[in-house]
Amino acid sequence: TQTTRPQRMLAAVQKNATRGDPRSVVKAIDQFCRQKEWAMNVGDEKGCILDSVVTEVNPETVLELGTYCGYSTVRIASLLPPQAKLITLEFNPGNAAIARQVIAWAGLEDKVELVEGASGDFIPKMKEMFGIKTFDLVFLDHWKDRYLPDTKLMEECGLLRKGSILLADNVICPGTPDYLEYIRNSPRYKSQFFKSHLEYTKVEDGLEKSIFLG
Ligand SMILES: O=C(NCCNC(=O)c1cc(-c2ccc(F)cc2)cc(O)c1O)c1cc(O)ncn1
Ligand SMILES: [Mg+2]
Repeated sequence: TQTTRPQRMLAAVQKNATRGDPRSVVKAIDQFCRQKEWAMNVGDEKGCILDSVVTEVNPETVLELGTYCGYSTVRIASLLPPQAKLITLEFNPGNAAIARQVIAWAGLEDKVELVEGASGDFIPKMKEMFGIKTFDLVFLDHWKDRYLPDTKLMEECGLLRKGSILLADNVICPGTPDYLEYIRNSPRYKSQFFKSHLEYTKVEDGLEKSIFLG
């Protein structure tokens, strides 16, 4: 029977990456996506911007919306301080199953809590489920039409504090026009655009970094 692309990506990680070495897992996925099959990981170019934001924020609590196969989960978790926690939400059970194995191969399972389900259902439960007060960093990389409603939901649930950072992938391609319009015009955020390219291509894309002002 036919394997899925995430399953083929995991096989490439298990074949080419060293257990417990997050950078080798990232490299193996990027090689797979460049040489074999395109996949919607944030990729190496935007990944470097992600790394620099994570390093700058040095967050204790991170929320990732849209795990996919765990590529950005591994990039982020590998840069976190010892007691920090990353909660990542994935809707698609098949993707979640692969992501768990990719995260485990990187040896980062102790820093990561992968939750299967819809972001809209879980965001209101974050406090009671994980004892999270607020998130220092949120990486938005799930359904593009969920960026805005979920940001408003995080505001309403008190999950953002003065200085919380939102980093959004794909604000140009596929694009998140309603989110950009809101976040760039809201007096409650200060935003900055990082021009880049769609993963593994020359197509224009970028990341939007926004600071919640409270
Ligand atoms: O998270 C869920 N899907 C992946 C979201 N991510 C994307 O859609 C995504 C797409 C692209 C992309 C860009 C150009 C192109 F031609 C095709 C795809 C790139 C990216 O970097 C993404 O991140 C999801 C699934 C589901 O069933 N229910 C709830 N959420
Ligand atoms: Mg993306």
